[in-house]
Amino acid sequence: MRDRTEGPLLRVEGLEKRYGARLGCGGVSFDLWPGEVMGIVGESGSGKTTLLNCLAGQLAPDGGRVLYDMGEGMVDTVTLDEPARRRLKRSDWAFVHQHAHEGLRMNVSAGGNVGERLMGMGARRYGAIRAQAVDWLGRVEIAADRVDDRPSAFSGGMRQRLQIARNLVTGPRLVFMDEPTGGLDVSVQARLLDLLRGLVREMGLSAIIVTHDLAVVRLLADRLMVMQGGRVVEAGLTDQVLDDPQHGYTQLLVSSVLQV
Ligand SMILES: Nc1ncnc2c1ncn2[C@@H]1O[C@H](COP(=O)(O)OP(=O)(O)OP(=O)(O)O)[C@@H](O)[C@H]1O
Repeated sequence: MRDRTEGPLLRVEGLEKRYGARLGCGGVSFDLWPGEVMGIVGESGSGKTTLLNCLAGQLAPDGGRVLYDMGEGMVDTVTLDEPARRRLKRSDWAFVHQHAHEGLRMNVSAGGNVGERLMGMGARRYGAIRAQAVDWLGRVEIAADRVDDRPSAFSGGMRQRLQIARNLVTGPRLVFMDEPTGGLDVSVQARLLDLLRGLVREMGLSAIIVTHDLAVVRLLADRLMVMQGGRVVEAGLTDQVLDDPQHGYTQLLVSSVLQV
């Protein structure tokens, strides 16, 4: 859980992204504390993905700052030079895509997919890399005898678990997730959520999770931001926001789920 004796891991100030005249996201400010999971919810087009991509350094914002604690104070990742940002993405940060194929190399074996992240961090000993890859496959419930199979031979749920292993093997501190359970069968989703929850807790990960599924945030997120039209309309502790929504839009979001 969060440790209030340290400072925030991430501090976002007045983040804004426009697509021409259209607002992608705007006026977004929040702190993320070590070990904390933040959920971002909202309907399609509300700006969740835009915000996540700006936070994760995938998209250049038009305004605002994304300060990250690199260990020696906060650094603005928006103005960070490209090599330093690349190092950050390879080591401290991870990004889990909704579509596993965007986060995996489909023509490389499962073991290779996991090992590649380790090699990116400087690991060179083949035996140790393979052993760690097999260990991580086990942690995401993929049998060791699948280590040489390519992800194209995996089911959707397995691919997503492999993507998670590839991302977490290097022990990142902050994980960005874009609809991590989107497009999977309900039973597969439940298992994946369970696994994610276990890993997040065990590793003390900080995470920012974008989803339109309130069940996902209910299970994973300590705190929640609700977006509408590119702006955060409500934010707070997950249970508080979902059990007692204050903003009309959040009330609608919560009640529309209850009707299903
Ligand atoms: N590349 C782009 N060019 C122009 N407008 C864009 C682009 N990407 C997003 N937008 C617009 O920015 C707004 C926010 O979109 P965004 O994709 O961030 O929302 P979202 O909440 O992630 O939606 P979804 O859940 O469907 O992915 C929308 O009005 C969208 O049309």
